[in-house]
Amino acid sequence: MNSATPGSTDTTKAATETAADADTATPISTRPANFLNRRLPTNPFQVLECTDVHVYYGGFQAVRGVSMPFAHNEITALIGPSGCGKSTILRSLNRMNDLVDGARVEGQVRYRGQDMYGKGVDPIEVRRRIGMVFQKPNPFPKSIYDNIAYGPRVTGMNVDSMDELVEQALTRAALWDEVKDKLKQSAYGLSGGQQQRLCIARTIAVQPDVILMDEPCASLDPIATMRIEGLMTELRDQYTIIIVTHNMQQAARVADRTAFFTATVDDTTGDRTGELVEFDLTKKIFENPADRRTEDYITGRFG
Ligand SMILES: Nc1ncnc2c1ncn2[C@@H]1O[C@H](COP(=O)(O)OP(=O)(O)OP(=O)(O)O)[C@@H](O)[C@H]1O
Repeated sequence: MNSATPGSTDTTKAATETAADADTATPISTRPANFLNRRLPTNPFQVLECTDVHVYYGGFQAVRGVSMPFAHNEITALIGPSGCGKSTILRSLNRMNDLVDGARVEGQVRYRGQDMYGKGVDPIEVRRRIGMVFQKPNPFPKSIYDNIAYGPRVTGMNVDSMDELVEQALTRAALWDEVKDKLKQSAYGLSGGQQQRLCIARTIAVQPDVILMDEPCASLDPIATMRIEGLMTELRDQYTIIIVTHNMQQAARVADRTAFFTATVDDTTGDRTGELVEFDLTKKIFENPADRRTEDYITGRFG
């Protein structure tokens, strides 16, 4: 693999060049449009790619043999029944599993062509480039302003005007108008939906490339959920978004492509191990899935 860490000048240059070559990259699948008739490039650039990824927690195999790409400027949804390894795979996409005791990832995860788990790769830089928004909004016990400014400060980002950066991040997360007059107040004073948009703004503030979202609307009411979904579709133009959701309607509403996972019992170990059943355009997954298990899940016959 390239010896440069993500974030080094070489890698950034390579990334830019690779992105410019997006139209010549390997196609994920041929498709003229998505479920919502959004026009998409025929040959999307694959920002991330899993190849035969297996994840273990100690001796327990949580996920087996996942291979799939994640396209640039698209939303990819990971769906499937509880315990099939959606969050585990999501966390392997920015080395968040490194923080879990006993967790081990085998196989390859490539980010812009580079082995993310390769020697010399800095996991902190990986997580800056590939940010994560969690199920429960988790603002820091700080002011709204400091929640946004924290990441750029600790990562030593070269910032001309922190005030401008804070405003931009909050604007992109569709929160600025609601908080601009109370930036110095505690983030805990915001509603759950506002807190989640603050967490998205906080993620954006360190200028990521990819945003991972682990059931970001699970603790929100329907109105806050609609705002976050609207926000996702706006952010897609600038970022690559990967979302884990239990809500199939949500996947159908926002995702360009969808991956369906399930868990099967290993006859030898007795473990319930997650695996990827099918990955395709969201429209295809919902209207004409190739695998019976996908169809059963989509139609509510199982899971
Ligand atoms: N930190 C951990 N330590 C040990 N086992 C874990 C850990 N996290 C997840 N697991 C196990 O790995 C398997 C996959 O869990 P994971 O949370 O990835 O599934 P999921 O599909 O996201 O589930 P859900 O939809 O319920 O959130 C489960 O059997 C779970 O118990």
